Amino acid sequence: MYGDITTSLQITSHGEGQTQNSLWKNGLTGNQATYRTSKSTPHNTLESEGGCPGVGKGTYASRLCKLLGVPHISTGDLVREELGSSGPLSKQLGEIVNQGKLVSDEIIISLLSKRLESGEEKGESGFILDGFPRTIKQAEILEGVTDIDLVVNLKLREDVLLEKCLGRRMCSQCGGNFNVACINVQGKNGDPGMYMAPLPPPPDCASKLITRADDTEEVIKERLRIYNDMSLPVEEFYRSRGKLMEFDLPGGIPESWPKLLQALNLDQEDKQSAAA
Ligand SMILES: Nc1ncnc2c1ncn2[C@@H]1O[C@H](COP(=O)(O)OP(=O)(O)O)[C@@H](O)[C@H]1O
Repeated sequence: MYGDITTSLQITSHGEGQTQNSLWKNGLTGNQATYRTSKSTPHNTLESEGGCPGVGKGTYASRLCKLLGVPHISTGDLVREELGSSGPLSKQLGEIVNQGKLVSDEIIISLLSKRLESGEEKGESGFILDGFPRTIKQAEILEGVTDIDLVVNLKLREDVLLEKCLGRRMCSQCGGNFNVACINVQGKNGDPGMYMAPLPPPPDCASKLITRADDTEEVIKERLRIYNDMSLPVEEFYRSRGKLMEFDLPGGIPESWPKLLQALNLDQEDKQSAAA
């Protein structure tokens, strides 16, 4: 999704325990067409990276943010930050996340609102959302506050997703993300094979690696089940609006990144500055 936006969004409860969307716009500035034509690439402000757990949306979102000069806002990171704090939501969130369930729309919107507001105060004028929206309700709320230009749906086969999630590691000190899995799937029944090299940590991080508590086989399978249940309809939501870009990852970062840039119509000059 792109656009020149400074927006807040919120869900509040109204009457008889009914939850309704209550949105407020806070200084929506400019418009995306103006902003887009003022830059050389068509995709430079707002975009959403979606896809199953473990697909690599965080990795690609982070690279695209660097390339486009916009902040990377991952709702999974916002949830983990809240979990690591001693805030009132921390215990409740821990139970939900560790069972592979989705956090409620109310909580996730509230965390995202806070992040967007602080970005707005700092003068941010765009972002890439990673892992949001994940339910139709979230998509509707977002649609109420901004025009979505593009949703990128990254896709990988399910057996590879599971292996990748099981191989994920994070540095407990710097927060860097790595992967110890070496994916080497043989092609069969007309499906191509796939090789994805591990993403090893630098020596400084190697002894500080931790595994996310929700990256166990049982919880990953539950997250994939919930994705199919709750998040697949979001694909259709954007497909029907002509805003969904499907992208089948052909392999690891070396094969996938240039093809993703090509699909997004980002030019060579951009690619070189991202690689620098
Ligand atoms: N948009 C969202 N709606 C509801 N829950 C979310 C959302 N984004 C993140 N979460 C919660 O945070 C967890 C971790 O998210 P994320 O890091 O994006 O994981 P994954 O690797 O499974 O895609 C999710 O399993 C879910 O519990």
